[in-house]
Amino acid sequence: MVLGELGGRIARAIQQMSNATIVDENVLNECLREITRALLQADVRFELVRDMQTNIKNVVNLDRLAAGHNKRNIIQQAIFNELCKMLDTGTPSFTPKKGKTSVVMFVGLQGSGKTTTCTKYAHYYQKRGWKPALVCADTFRAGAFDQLKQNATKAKIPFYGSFVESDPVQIGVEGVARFKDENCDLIIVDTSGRHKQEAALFEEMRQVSEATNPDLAIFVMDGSIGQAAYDQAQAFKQSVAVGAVIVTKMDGHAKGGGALSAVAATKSPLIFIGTGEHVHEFEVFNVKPFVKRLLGMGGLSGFIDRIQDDVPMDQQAEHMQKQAEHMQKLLEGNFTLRIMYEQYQSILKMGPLGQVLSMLPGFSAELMPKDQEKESQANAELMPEGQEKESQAKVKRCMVMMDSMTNKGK
Ligand SMILES: Nc1nc2c(ncn2[C@@H]2O[C@H](COP(=O)(O)OP(=O)(O)OP(=O)(O)O)[C@@H](O)[C@H]2O)c(=O)[nH]1
Repeated sequence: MVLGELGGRIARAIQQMSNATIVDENVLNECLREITRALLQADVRFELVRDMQTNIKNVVNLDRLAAGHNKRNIIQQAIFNELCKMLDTGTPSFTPKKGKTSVVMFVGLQGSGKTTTCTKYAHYYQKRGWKPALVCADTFRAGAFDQLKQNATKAKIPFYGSFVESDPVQIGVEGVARFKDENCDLIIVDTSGRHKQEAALFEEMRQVSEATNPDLAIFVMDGSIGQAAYDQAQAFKQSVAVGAVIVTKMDGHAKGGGALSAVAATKSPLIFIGTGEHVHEFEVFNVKPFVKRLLGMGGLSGFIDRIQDDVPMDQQAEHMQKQAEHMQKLLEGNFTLRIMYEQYQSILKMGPLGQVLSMLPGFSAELMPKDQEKESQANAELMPEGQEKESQAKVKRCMVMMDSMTNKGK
């Protein structure tokens, strides 16, 4: 189940509850049951879902709500708050300061998207006036050096790495020292991918961290990894001081549950999400707007961020001025074909239309073109039959446990 589908199911459960003539215990339970099922099928850990259900039931006490209270709104708000709580650790991440050198180290499993994300992260800050630099301390994967060098060159970001040196600690130390001398204010160290069973590689990561002394270690996680996310994230956290999480491949078939689990395991905030292979397919993560978008109640912050990314800094003021003029003309009833053409062109520059639209209020996964929807269904059907049955059985077992808890509470 992809993330949009999870949001759609939760939104539908809330809608059904809202449509009920009378909102009573049965209607509330049915709504929570559907949300529980959707979250479990999206690979969210049982413990997190159980706590969420308990918290909502504690907040929404239908018997004690005086007449006149809008029960629907209270339930909706409680669900929204709990979804936010799952993604919000309450601890802000370290944020680099412009003009003051910060070292940020990227860690994660093989293929999670570290190298791609390092460049996206550097590009994001470069667009906002920072002077970033990239260090390739991944000596394990043969292509990592070329990949990061190519990405860095394309984005015009200074790069340090070595074809011949095999010690990532030495490369890390040299790269950080070089860019400190060059007054770069954001030095990003890419490391090799590793798995928690690979003790030697974990030790190597710890040494790179000790030697480069990063201000922030970011755990990069593939959004489609599912239940395994929790244990892996925890293992990384135990070896280096992970201070933030970036979840990649949220454009693909990410179920979303893994993201929630990584946040819970590292107790570190999710700061960005990767939404594609290209450098601009990267979004700042803000809990409330994200949950709103998930539920089809989009906000404008991601949209505005995207404008900042796609319009060069020196042209942003002019761009805003032009937008204001267009808006004025629209209000005066002078909206011409030329204005419409210019607006359309500027939206297209921001990437695929579906992605841009999904940032706007009122856009829901339900509006996704049918062929994309079919593609996501087709991919779900590609899951081996054995695995699918096993996953359904797991959800069923969790649902039975959850039901028995609900009945006990009655
Ligand atoms: N669709 C999509 N693909 C992504 C995203 N981020 C990374 N990728 C792709 O994922 C693959 C692996 O990315 P890398 O950046 O090489 O991963 P890595 O973690 O550095 O890999 P190792 O160094 O082997 O551990 C590449 O094909 C990337 O293009 C994303 O947000 N969306």
